Amino acid sequence: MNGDGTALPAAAPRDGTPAPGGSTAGRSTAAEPARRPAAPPADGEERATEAALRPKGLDGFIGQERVREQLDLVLRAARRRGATADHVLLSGAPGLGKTTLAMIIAAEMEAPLRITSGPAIQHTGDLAAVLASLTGGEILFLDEIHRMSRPAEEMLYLAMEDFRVDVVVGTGPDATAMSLELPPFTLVGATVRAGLLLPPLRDRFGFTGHMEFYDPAELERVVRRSARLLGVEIEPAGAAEIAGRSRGTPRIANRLLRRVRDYAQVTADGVVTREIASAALGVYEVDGRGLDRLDRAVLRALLKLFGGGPVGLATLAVAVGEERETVAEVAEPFLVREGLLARTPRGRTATPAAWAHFGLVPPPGPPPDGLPGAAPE
Ligand SMILES: Nc1ncnc2c1ncn2[C@@H]1O[C@H](COP(=O)(O)OP(=O)(O)OP(=O)(O)O)[C@@H](O)[C@H]1O
Repeated sequence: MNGDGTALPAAAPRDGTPAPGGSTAGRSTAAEPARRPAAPPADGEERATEAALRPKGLDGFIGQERVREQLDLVLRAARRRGATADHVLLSGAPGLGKTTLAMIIAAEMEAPLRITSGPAIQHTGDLAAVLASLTGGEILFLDEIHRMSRPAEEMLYLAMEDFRVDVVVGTGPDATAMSLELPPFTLVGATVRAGLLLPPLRDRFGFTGHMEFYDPAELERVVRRSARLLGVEIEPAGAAEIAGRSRGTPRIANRLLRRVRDYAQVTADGVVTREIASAALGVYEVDGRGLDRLDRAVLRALLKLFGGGPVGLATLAVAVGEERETVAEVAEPFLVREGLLARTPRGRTATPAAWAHFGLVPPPGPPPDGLPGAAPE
């Protein structure tokens, strides 16, 4: 029972991955919380391969030098003191390795790992159930922590700081407030941007690691490592070709590698050369810069239908037949990062690089508002 009278569901490890440390026996096969939709088959394959490809220790974790070095110090110091590590906040775009790092933290601390996510914690009871069942030293990974409900977030403050939760048992006149002592634990929170967290929560993390996009050389190492683990023969130029189209993201690099492997096995002798990688990614509509079909549709509409903009998000989304959120959250972040699209006060605008990417010439006249060289508003 809990403060808001809801049932107390248990946290479940994600994707059925056995928790490192080996001491979560009995938990690691529990089902995902019911609120999450079932993963489609392609996702299932991706999840299974992801689990197999995750580096198991900090040594095997490629790139993110600064976060790795700082985290290494935090963990080694905690181990030396024989204490649990400080709470850790990891921020960065999807697929950069936050879950992997949480698993590594558990492995390095030889502690069990519990995985849950903000969207699964909508009632204080959801969180109380998770916290009350933690064992001493356990690592609690809370993915998408910014999506927890506000009351749950407030409950978390107390748990992080004083290792205590206040719960209400019963309802109506029989309700009794109880304070539950918690064993010391380490919270590892993950979010796309630390700025999405309110300061009281952000300040309770002893260490914040910001994950950057990977450079092509690091992604090439990721691809070569994954190819080795998957038993795929790959030439260095083939790995470089995949890395260059992976949008700075290991998850995408691994996904493209699997598609290129399929192509190499079906159309050739299975060896991934530069030519095979390039031809395969052409089939899957991933261009030399990593733009996919949606990215290109957005840019093409912007250039060809709206003369490069500015145009509002809603109009642009209708033009490509997608939801506004899909355009804004899936396509635009990469296009902005690549310097192909600008979000200006008057709407979305194509940059000169976008015109050049399609071999088109921008219309004469000054650049639109918001781009370098534009007249001040
Ligand atoms: N530094 C790395 N070295 C090697 N592989 C990596 C690295 N970072 C991530 N990966 C691989 O990329 C995939 C995605 O990583 P992970 O699930 O940890 O990302 P994430 O940041 O938690 O994403 P999300 O926020 O979407 O859950 C995994 O298969 C993992 O093995």
